[in-house]
Order: sequence, then structure tokens, then C-alpha cells
Amino acid sequence: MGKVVVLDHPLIQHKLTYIRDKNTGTKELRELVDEVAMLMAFEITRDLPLTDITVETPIQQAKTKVLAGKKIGLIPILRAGLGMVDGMLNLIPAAKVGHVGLYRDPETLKPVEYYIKLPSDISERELIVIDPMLATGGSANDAIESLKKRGAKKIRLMCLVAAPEGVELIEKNHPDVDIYLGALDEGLNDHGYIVPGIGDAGDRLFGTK
Ligand SMILES: O=P(O)(O)OC[C@H]1O[C@H](OP(=O)(O)OP(=O)(O)O)[C@H](O)[C@@H]1O
Ligand SMILES: O=c1cc[nH]c(=O)[nH]1
Ligand SMILES: [Mg+2]
Repeated sequence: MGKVVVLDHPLIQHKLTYIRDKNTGTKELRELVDEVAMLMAFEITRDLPLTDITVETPIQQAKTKVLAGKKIGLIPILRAGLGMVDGMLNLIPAAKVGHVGLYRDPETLKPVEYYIKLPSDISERELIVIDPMLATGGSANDAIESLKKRGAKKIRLMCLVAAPEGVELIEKNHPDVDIYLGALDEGLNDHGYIVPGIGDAGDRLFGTK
């Protein structure tokens, strides 16, 4: 079974409070999502492997460390996942970015895939699927399946807010995938929205409602 980690760093929790607040406007929301994504990226990259090197400081030789060159791929689920990409790239600037376009049918709550474009070497990369919301889990589940079908071997999932239903679905169908969250909320309402949640992430980020 994969890990489920709630990233309870005080800065993440503080910013998440203002993301939840319905009075936070589009500009501020974008900035907050960007910042939280960067902080979450900082936390989830703790286990990246290092390798030893030697450099000359102005004083003498120093045995020190650099990243071992692990290749990373960020996979935002369109649209809302786009809001988290730049924040993560601030910390992992060499990451490649693949896009999976999915929307959730409002009647059935089932995801519909409309776009996919991935780096050609996904099987060699550690992939981080990013989406602010893990509600029923259908979208993340389908995105992960699409990646696996195309050769992905190592996948993590990073979401701002999740419902237990979504976490359970990913744990059941993808026990090899670790899940990193800003918060694990109470559940879903009748329309499949996370409670208390942040509302419709895509509409709030892009101002489409
Ligand atoms: O876990 P689920 O029940 O599948 O719901 C979560 C999905 O719903 C939202 O996307 P939406 O369909 O609203 O598309 P958008 O990002 O284009 O707004 C959200 O960004 C997730 O991708
Ligand atoms: O709460 C939710 C659930 C799905 N999609 C969203 O944007 N928000
Ligand atoms: Mg939406």
C-alpha cells in the first residue's frame, strides 16, 4: 500500500486557509496556489537521492553532495492542475511537464479524457501527478492509468485537498502510488464537491464562473 501523507507544515496550512476562503479573489488565489505548490514540492522531494562530489571552496577542497540526477516529470491534470506547475518548477526547474486533459462530467461525475501529451521518456522518470482536488478520485485514477498504459513506472500524486473517497480509490487501484496532500477533508456533497473543500478549483483559478 502506498503512503498517504498530509503535509502539515504551518506555512502550507496557513495558506490553505486563505485558498479555502470564498472571499479570496482570482489574483490572490493564483498566488497562494503557486506558493503552496512550491512548499509541497519542497516537502515531497526530501527523499531525492544525492551523490558525492568534491568542489574547491575559496579555502580548500570540500566533499559535498549534489542531486543524483533523478529525472522528474510533472503531470498536471488540466485545467486546475496547471495552477500548481509554476510553483513546482521554481524548485525543480529541469523537470519535464506532461499534460493530461480531463473534465468531470457534472451528471455522472465520471472523468472524460480530452488531451494527453507526455515527455517521450516517462518510463525513466519519477512522475508527480498534480491536481488541486482529489474528490471521487476518478480523474486522478484515470490519469494514473493512462500514464501506466504508456509505460510510467514510478508515480506520486500531489493534491491540495482530498476527500477520503478519492484517497480510498487510489489506494485500492494504485497501491504503488504515494499520495501527498495539503489536507484530508470530511467527504463529498451531493454534487461530488469536497466538503468543506475549496469549491471549484478550475473555475476559481481561471475566473470562469
Ligand atoms: O476526483 P474527481 O471526482 O474526479 O474530481 C476532481 C477533478 O475535478 C476537477 O476538475 P474539473 O472536472 O472541474 O475540470 P477543470 O479542472 O477543467 O475545471 C479537479 O481539478 C479534478 O481534476
Ligand atoms: O470540490 C471539488 C471537487 C471536484 N472538483 C473541484 O474543483 N472541486
Ligand atoms: Mg473544475
